[in-house]
Amino acid sequence: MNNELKISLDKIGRRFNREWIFRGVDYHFVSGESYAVLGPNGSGKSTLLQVVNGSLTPSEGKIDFSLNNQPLDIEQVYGQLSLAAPYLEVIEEFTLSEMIDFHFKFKPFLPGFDRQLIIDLLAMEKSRNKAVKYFSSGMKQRLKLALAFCSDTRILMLDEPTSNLDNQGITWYLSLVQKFATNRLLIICSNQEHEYSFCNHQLHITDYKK
Ligand SMILES: Nc1ncnc2c1ncn2[C@@H]1O[C@H](COP(=O)(O)OP(=O)(O)OP(=O)(O)O)[C@@H](O)[C@H]1O
Repeated sequence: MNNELKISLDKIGRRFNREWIFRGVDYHFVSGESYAVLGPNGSGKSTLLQVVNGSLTPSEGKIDFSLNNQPLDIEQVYGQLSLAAPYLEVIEEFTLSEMIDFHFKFKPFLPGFDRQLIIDLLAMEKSRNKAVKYFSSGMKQRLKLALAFCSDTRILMLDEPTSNLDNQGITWYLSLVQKFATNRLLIICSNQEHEYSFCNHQLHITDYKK
């Protein structure tokens, strides 16, 4: 397959102080596939995601990234990665327009997209000049999702993607998945089935507790 991006975990483990959160994770994530990382609250889903996206180092084991079987280094991976997560902050002082412009200084837009199309996708025309600090929690979540989905990256990582979203927001999230997640490598940390039921692989953190 052309442009196959692969993330290979080789006996990955992570601990905080003396507590192992998970150990012995041997797994491959491949572009074009969608993965649900599952487990109860506090089981280590976010920790695994942060290890996979390079924001935490593994305490043991090795993680490799490759494109068409050629190794990629972590700087190249960052340019290919979008993340929406509860612990990812938006810049509260910025207006919506400024936040979009700031984000897309670092990541390219999906082909055909621009600031206005993202505002339209969010249905937030009236809030374009409103500071993000005045957004509701659901509006902030929608913004994080739109920024991640509409960046032209091969890897899309979502942690609890529908937190703070109402039913309409959940439907909107599912439409983003349909429109913008195909052919990418999608990893979703969740314990709510509606967020991940379409994923074709499941990784259960509880399988890696030792
Ligand atoms: N920086 C840290 N220092 C110490 N312990 C931590 C740290 N980050 C996470 N932990 C612990 O690691 C465990 C796993 O946490 P994590 O947030 O990965 O779980 P989770 O499955 O994503 O949970 P949730 O479903 O509630 O979001 C928890 O026991 C947590 O307290």
